[in-house]
Amino acid sequence: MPSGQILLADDDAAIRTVLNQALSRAGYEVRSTSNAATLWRWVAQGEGDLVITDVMMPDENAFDLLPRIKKIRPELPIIVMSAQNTFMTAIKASERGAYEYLPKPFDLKELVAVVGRALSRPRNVPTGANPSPENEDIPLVGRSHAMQEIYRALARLMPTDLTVMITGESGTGKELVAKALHDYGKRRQGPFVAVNMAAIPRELIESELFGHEKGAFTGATARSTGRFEQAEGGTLFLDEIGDMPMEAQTRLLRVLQQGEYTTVGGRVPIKTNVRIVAATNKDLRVLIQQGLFREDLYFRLNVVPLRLPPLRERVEDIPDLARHFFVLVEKEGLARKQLDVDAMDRLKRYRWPGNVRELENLVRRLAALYPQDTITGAIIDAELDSQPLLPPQPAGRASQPSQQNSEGLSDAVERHLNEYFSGFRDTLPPPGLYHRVLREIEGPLIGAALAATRGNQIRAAELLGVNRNTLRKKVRDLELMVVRSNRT
Ligand SMILES: Nc1ncnc2c1ncn2[C@@H]1O[C@H](COP(=O)(O)OP(=O)(O)OP(=O)(O)O)[C@@H](O)[C@H]1O
Repeated sequence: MPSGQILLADDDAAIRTVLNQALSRAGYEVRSTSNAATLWRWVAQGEGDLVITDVMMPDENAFDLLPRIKKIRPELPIIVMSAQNTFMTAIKASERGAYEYLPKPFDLKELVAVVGRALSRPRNVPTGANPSPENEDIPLVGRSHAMQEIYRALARLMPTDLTVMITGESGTGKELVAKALHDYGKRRQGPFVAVNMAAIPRELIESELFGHEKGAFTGATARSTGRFEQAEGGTLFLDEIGDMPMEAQTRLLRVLQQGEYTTVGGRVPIKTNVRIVAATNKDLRVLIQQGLFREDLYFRLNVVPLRLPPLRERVEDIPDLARHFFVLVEKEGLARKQLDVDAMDRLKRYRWPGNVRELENLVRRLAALYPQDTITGAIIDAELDSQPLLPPQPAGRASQPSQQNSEGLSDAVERHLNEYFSGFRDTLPPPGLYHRVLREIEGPLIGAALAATRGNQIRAAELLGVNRNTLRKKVRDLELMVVRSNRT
């Protein structure tokens, strides 16, 4: 049975109750509080082996508290939970030294697993904080489950120099993710150099990457530096890596193995200090079978695979992305537009073969070509006329479930209940279970509905199918905190 004392801070009473029970069942001792001041007092008194904290607390934002905790107790692992769920939340959590970031709502089983991992890691390894970058642009938009997973992976990768392989259809944001890895990673002071293998004539790729000596081939009238040299101390992004010719692959493999290379026509080995991020929209395993890609190179590059899902698998990101692109085009001098409900429905049912890039281009076209402020479904139909739309989604279901969250709600509930019962081993839980379970699920369910509707109680009541006054009363009784966001 695992052991250890956990300090839990969240101003949401329902969340405290649920986490308290799950962690106690897993064998931990839990102390919980609704505010940052108490958490800080406990930490300063030397209590607790691990901290779990929400970001937004009534008296202080946990991101301000984290550096102070890290200063006095650098080895204390901190798990941060947040309902904000943006790329910057994940990055900030990582920069301020959090051990792990969990976007709300999360699976209790996952939380218990993360706690177990945090407590079993070697004690003398501080989970050091990174200085915050100056640049606070939010380059990645989207709060779907699939993007949350990407943000968490990126946050974990920030303090490392690991080679990353990004896969995904064209236009899913592979280059943007590579850039985010660089901009928020430890090489951000160095250069970011992107090379697209498909855009360079095959016979010139080796010289482009590694440089060439004067006279190395016909037309090489002077020595030329390669992309490796230009990316020294920074990140080299190798886009469309599946299009790299075999000879260049062999040279690249040598660099990855030995940390040095020679220019085309050169003899002297040049040491290199470059972080490689590669991307492809092809299935490299198929290319390996066809003899077009070296398997040993694949394994060297695929140290951390990141898969960017196509836009049709995360249609709930479309409203945020569309808004983001309208803001961008406004900065370019084009008019910002609204999309009416019908237009949004069409966008969500479109297949998006060109993914986010296609959406960006559509927004630019809409902003440039249509004088009206509100874009209707008919306009979208006219713009997207060549592609059939997907069938409408049943009400209340924003998107096709992605692979990761395809588990049905009843399966998840059943799993939790089984866990709950098995926690009692040979005995039974205390009587009154029916009402207790319904009470326990009420808080998180209402909390999730409010989070999904960004604190809009009217929409949350509709989503839940309850009367607005009933919802208001429940929010009061359960002491739920409603955070309203203007972005709807
Ligand atoms: N999550 C996102 N948030 C905001 N903008 C995005 C996002 N994903 C992609 N974009 C934008 O969409 C466009 C295409 O993205 P990007 O070039 O990174 O895709 P890609 O997968 O590298 O495409 P390709 O495989 O064709 O090279 C870019 O303008 C990028 O800024």
